[in-house]
Amino acid sequence: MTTITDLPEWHALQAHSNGMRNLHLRDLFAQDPQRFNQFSLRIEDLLLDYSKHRITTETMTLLLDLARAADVESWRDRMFAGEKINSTENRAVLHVALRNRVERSILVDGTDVMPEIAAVLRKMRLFSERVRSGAWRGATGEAITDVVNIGIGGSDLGPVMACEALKPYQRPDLRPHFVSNVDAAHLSHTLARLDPARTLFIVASKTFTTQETMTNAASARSWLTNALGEDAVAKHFVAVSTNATEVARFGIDTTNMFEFWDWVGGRYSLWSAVGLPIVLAVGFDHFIELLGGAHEIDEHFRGAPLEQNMPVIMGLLGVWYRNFLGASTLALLPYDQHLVRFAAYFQQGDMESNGKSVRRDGARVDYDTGPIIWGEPGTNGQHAFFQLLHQGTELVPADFLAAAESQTPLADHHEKLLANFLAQTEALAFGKTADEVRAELRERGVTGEALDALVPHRVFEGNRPTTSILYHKLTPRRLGSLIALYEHKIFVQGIIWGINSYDQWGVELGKELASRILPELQSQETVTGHDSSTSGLINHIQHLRRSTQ
Ligand SMILES: O=P(O)(O)OC[C@H]1O[C@](O)(CO)[C@@H](O)[C@@H]1O
Repeated sequence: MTTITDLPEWHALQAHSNGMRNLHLRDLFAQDPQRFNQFSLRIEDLLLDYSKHRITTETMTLLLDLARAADVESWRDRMFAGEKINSTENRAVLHVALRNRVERSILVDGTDVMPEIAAVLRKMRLFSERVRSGAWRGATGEAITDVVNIGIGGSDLGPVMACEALKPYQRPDLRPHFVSNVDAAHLSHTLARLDPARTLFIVASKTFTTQETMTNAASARSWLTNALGEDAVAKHFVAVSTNATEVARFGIDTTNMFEFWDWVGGRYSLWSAVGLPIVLAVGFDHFIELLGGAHEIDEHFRGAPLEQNMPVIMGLLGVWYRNFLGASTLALLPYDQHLVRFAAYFQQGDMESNGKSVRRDGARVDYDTGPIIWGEPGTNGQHAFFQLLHQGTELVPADFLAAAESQTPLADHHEKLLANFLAQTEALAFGKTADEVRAELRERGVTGEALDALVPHRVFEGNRPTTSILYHKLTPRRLGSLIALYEHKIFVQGIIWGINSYDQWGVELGKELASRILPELQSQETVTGHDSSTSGLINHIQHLRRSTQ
């Protein structure tokens, strides 16, 4: 079976990368005053500047050749057409259908999914209008002031991230909360501040079997019924799931269930009923704008030629660093406090999608796949880990995201934020040479041995690659576009690496072992059935618990 590394396009990139390793961004910019224009793309106010990357026109040509050789375009079309490209689960991959804002049918097994999507959206609208207007009353007749979403992974991170991002669109009298960790601290601290009579729970779980979510949901249910009685559940619990049977078994009336479908991957589900907390927090119209922004990128991804296709370019740059220049991580650095959970969201989005070492055909890959995704908002990161980005030994490509205008303007905060974003990308690219350091130190009166000793420590090699993603304001629409950009970037990379980006078997083993270990922790018996470390840890936990009784 041919693998991507057998292709002449791959070999051409390998040969090319040898010549590129020593080329410095300083030289690339000096040679070409048009570099910014050449290596940037725009969609309305959204700008992708990829000129500060270690690339030439030849690099991009070779990367685009690789994308063509990997059939990125035909795979993309297969995804949009509802083909079951998630082969190990025999499922279509249709988060794009959830935000399909034009009259276009999308078929799964010969049935158009658009009417079902419209029906659930209608249900979300009606429900959210009732809650937001105060027409929906709790068991004691009070209006809802607090919404607690109980979910984990894809049933948590998207709504968490989007609610943070869209805080300026929220009302102070209807507050979203999120409980995900099975650690009781998460639920207890959240509920401690809430009044059961004015609290609505959304239990969000695609499968409705996830241990953490079902445990938190059961404890939340007890908290509510202890205060208001069993009958209160109908007015205070709704579910978001694909599994009506389990929802009913839990005791939630399925008329209070918002459905989604197996062709929506958990980490791609914020566009579905999983987005209900977003709708409640910012209103249905803003949610529709979020979908609209994503749809705009979907249309761009489907239609733009590869060389002008933002997610394609982003995906290819990732492949360039991962497979040809040896980078193992990608930092997501929003200079936008509203995107405080953006990196966490795409840790799941990217790492659960492309953290695979087996190709679609079952063969092991002989090349690197998904990078480690991490990051924090600027400027906080500057005072924490940027030292390593500037002077460490690791090559860390980084994406900087920033809004030209703040949603929360205050004095000159935003100019300072932007000045830091621009300064960091400039410093990372161009650095500071030994000559420049010498001149600077001399000017400050440092000379002789003291100067020589300091110079190497104060040199910035530069040549550290960054992408800048700039937009006017972080509106619901722009947030939708940003998320969709990264989703399609992940798709492009998955296709090039020949892996299935839409399953997640790697999370199963831990779940299985946890269910075996749970009864062992609950019993008093000495445990011997594991390796000596795991058995030793279990027994030591038991010992510690006994000794503090
Ligand atoms: O929505 P569910 O079924 O509770 O699953 C939650 C999360 O768990 C995972 O299956 C991983 O364990 C994710 O893919 C998913 O987003």
